[in-house]
Amino acid sequence: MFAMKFYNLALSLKSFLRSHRPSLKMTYWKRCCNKVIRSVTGLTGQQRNAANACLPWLGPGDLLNFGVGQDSIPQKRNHTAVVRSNLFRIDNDVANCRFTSVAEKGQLDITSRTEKMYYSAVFCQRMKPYEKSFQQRRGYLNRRQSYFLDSSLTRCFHSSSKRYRKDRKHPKDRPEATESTEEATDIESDLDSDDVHDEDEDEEYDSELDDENLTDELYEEQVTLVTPEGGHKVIVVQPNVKWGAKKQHLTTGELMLAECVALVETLPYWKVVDTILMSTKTPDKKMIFGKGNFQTLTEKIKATKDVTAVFLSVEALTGRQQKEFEEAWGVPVFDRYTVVLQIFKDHARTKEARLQIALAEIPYLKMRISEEVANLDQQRGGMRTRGGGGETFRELRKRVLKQKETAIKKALVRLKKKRDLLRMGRTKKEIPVVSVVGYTNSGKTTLIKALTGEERIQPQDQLFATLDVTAHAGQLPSRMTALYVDTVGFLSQLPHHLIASFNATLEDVRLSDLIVHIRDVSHPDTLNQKHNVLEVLNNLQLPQHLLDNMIEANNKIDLLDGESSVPEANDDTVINISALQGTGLDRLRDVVEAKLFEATNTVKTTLRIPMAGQQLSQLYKNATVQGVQVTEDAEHLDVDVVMGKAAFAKFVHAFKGKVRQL
Ligand SMILES: Nc1nc2c(ncn2[C@@H]2O[C@H](COP(=O)(O)OP(=O)(O)OP(=O)(O)O)[C@@H](O)[C@H]2O)c(=O)[nH]1
Ligand SMILES: [Mg+2]
Repeated sequence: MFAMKFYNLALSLKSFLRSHRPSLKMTYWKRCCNKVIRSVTGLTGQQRNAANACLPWLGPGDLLNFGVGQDSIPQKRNHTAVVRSNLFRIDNDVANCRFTSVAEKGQLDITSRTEKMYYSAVFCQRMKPYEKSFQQRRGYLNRRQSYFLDSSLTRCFHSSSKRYRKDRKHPKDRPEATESTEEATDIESDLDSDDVHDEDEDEEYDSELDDENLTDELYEEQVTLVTPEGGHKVIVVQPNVKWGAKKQHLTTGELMLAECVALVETLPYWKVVDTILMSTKTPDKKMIFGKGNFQTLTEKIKATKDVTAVFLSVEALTGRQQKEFEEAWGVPVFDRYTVVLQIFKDHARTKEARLQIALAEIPYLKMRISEEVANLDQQRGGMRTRGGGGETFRELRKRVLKQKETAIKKALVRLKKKRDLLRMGRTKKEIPVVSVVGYTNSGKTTLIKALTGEERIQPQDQLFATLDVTAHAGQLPSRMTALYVDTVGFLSQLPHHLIASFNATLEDVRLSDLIVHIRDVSHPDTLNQKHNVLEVLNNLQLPQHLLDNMIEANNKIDLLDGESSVPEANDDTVINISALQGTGLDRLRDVVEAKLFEATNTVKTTLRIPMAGQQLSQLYKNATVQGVQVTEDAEHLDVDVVMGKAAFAKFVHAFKGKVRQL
């Protein structure tokens, strides 16, 4: 009787807590859970990682199951009888976050004697611990483990947050009395309906994409570089290929090293304590350097005081490579991909940029997954070994990543639709679009600020200051308006998919009428930078006419000493400018306008029309009228106009004999 009362009380409490789930931002929620996981003593590193990996799917009231692999448990006397499942419930009381063990009598206490055990997997479930007997639960999990995991992890993007939100939205529609039955059928309906109602879910899910929380969930940080208190003190290692096919001809090891230093220093609280340029003939081999050089490198790193990390300047390390380097050097090792991704994360402001970054992480995570969880798979879950079957943890994580990828892409498509609408609006109004592209820190934002006079734009002496593609209106010499699009800068030696994930925003470049490639000609590595930008632009599959018409703006000429170092310019495609000081901008505007006219089939001309008649009103309707003068005979008007070629031809045809082009 007492137990029954207690049980009902617990249920109402639970339902109350659920319906009042704090509207936490995911990051805060994760931080709290992280705290909890750290506070559970006796967890192995692997187990902690696995628990962390599951955080996005956990909510108050959920159970965390540390499945124990029986076959991997050391066969010690008191370990053999271990019950294979340890359930932990996450408390709703986030402020005093802790996991409450709901382990039943006879189960091993996870906090005390589990150090030697290996945990194969962690997953959350929505199962009431006291509703069914332990045996039943276990049987249930065995039978449908894979499906169960499937449905519970699918919620990561579909129902987890949605369900909670639903609960919050309609607390009254869900009488507490029915909570228990509803809960009991919850899993069943999850299992049975997830597939059937996929489309419904998608629709519902779609409608939620604007939700800030969901963006947070999709953006949840996965490749995070934890900065220790007081910041990272980094040694930068640049492999230097001096001979062979891999040698970079347009740059030098020293210049590449300097760029790495700039990258590291872009991150707040990161400092470079030493730089090492190390020769290698085999940059593609597993250990990147030859044995002797590797040994020297290791000695140097170990001899440097207070080092907390090494930045090894290669595109991307495999998990195994990273592990081996870390073991040899005793500190975390980062590659270009991770460092740039971290900079992106620090600088991204808009939802779209954040989603794109989350998308950029996925291939990297996929690459790492096999190695990371191979061990967990080997140890296998206890339930699995007792006939549960189903997928391995690796497969599971892969699938979850795939689902996440799809969800992000969907979210991006929705954002792209909005972008398309804006673009259509611009096209309707016939506003020409000029994309400003270039290597990072070359002065794109400064140029746009100078051309548009927009005060809000803030250029910064920083790599990847701009991550959100924005458009700004500026006037051309003919007083026509053009939109200048500020874009994400390029960088050499970045994995393709990192740039590709910005494809949605680079779409604006693809669909623009003209590209201005801005170069920092004061930079010692300017040639290599140009080469890189052109290579990426070529890979973006831009229409040929855009590439042919591209204007090259040699920026920062004010920093060059002496006339002789100023690069050669021509009137048509290469223009020397200083965006900061305004030098050469009038010329640039003229060329931009001429090219835009060409690209958009526009004519700029003067027409003589009769003073009396509808011609002037027609011109105001169909063209940009720039000036009107009365002729000497006081019977005609000379009108300066800018208009589309088609509209021009139509106008001339309609008023044949009455208008004359001067
Ligand atoms: N001396 C000089 N400095 C310039 C010129 N143009 C830009 N800069 C400086 O270069 C730095 C980078 O300028 P940004 O306009 O932010 O460069 P960006 O290409 O937009 O850089 P990201 O957005 O980070 O890729 C800033 O400190 C600018 O003040 C120039 O013509 N002369
Ligand atoms: Mg910028």
